[in-house]
Amino acid sequence: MKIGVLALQGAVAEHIRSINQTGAEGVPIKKVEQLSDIDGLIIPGGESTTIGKLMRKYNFLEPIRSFSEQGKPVFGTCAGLIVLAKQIAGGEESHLGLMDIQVARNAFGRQRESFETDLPVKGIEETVRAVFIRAPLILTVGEEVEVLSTYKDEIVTARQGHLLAASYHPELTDDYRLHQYFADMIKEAKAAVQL
Ligand SMILES: NC(=O)CC[C@H](N)C(=O)O
Repeated sequence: MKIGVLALQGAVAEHIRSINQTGAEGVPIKKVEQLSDIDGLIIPGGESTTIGKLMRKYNFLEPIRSFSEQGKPVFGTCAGLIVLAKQIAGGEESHLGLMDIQVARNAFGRQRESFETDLPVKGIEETVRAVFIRAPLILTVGEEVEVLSTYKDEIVTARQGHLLAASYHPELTDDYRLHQYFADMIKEAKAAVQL
């Protein structure tokens, strides 16, 4: 199984390392053509405006939308979650607009710009080590979205079918169980296509 990491800007190498821990192969995605070689895609953390600009410049928006339309899983972490969202609070233009969530950027305030915590995530045994860096929050979710975890009553992990989003950086720790969860989503998606 090959899992791509969109390699325009942000924490790419760390995601590749975590993917490789699951037994899948992590592939940095720099060109649109590479999308046809992978089974799932991670959009990493970084700066969502920069990632969005580069996605437009290199014409990634439509190809990733059609990748997702084929039922192939997409996972956005931190800035990647913002890139996936249908709505960004404050009226900023959305990017991929795939996932039915409304997000707020840099939502944890100055004093809490970055912090780590042990987070319970539905579907994963024991807590997941989560690193938050100028993290976004999910303000509202659509009917088809399942909330997988909250931190202080705010939504920080969510899933909509084959789409997964996390406010934090799961790739900056040795804990690769969220990557394993995503790899399992890909296995399910592949099995469904073969039926
Ligand atoms: N660590 C991150 O990915 C930060 C996200 C960034 N603050 C943004 O709004 O895009």
